[in-house]
Amino acid sequence: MSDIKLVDFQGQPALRLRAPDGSTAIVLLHGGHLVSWVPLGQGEQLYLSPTTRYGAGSSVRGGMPVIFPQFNTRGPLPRHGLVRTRGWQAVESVVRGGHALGVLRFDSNAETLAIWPQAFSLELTFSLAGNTIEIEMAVTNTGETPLDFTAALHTYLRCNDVLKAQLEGLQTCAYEDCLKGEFHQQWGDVLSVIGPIDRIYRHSGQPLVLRELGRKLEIKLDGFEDVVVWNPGAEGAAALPDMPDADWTQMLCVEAACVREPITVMPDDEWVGLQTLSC
Ligand SMILES: O=P(O)(O)OC[C@H]1O[C@H](O)[C@H](O)[C@@H](O)[C@@H]1O
Repeated sequence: MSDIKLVDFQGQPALRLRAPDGSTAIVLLHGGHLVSWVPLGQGEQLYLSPTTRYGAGSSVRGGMPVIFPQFNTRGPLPRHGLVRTRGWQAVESVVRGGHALGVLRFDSNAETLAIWPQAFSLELTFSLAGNTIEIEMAVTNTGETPLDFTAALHTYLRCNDVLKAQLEGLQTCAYEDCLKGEFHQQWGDVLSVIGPIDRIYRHSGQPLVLRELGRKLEIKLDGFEDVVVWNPGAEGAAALPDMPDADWTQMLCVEAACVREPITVMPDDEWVGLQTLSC
């Protein structure tokens, strides 16, 4: 049975999903933005800035911003595209087969068409149970010309201390170092963060693991060809107005992305990407 229950989160309407086993997630209608995921018997897995702004026109710092149809400033559109700063619609919320499921949709409208003349429909499906959350992003071309886009699920993973964390699974992957404007290949299996990092990796297909003392979080991607790894470091965080200066040690963005080669979807066709987090 579909039964959409909206809650208030920081003054914003949000969909709260609760699986029968007690694991929960909260998704803001603003931006279709996942702001919390608490798996069964564990603590919060996402970083959310305590000083972030909420509401019309702003983008929430933390959680999982949805980036579409342009990654960062790689094109003429506003940074990170059109949908993280706009209202979405909750279209389904249901408990089925032990899972809590929530679906949010964003359709192109007069406002987006005025900036980007391409009709589209985006659907995000969140599926939650036990120690796992699956997030599916579906892009449908509802226009009459081919739709080219870049996109990301810009996931801010919570860290106890990023300086003591490591990310595994990127061994041999080619990457673009966006801070240096250089291209390299990752040799070791383990990536440690010691300061600012902004890299776009070509994903090898193998799962990634964020490991900290007493904690292991696995990230699986399907359909997303790239992985962006971002942390602003101390100076970068100090320059962000919506994040406490010291909080860069509390997060690491590991983003399911399609950046290096845009995706093309033909009219009436659909592209689907999936990100699965388990711990
Ligand atoms: O500050 P934002 O617009 O949310 O962007 C935050 C970050 O997003 C991505 O990770 C990019 O690779 C970074 O270059 C950017 O700084």
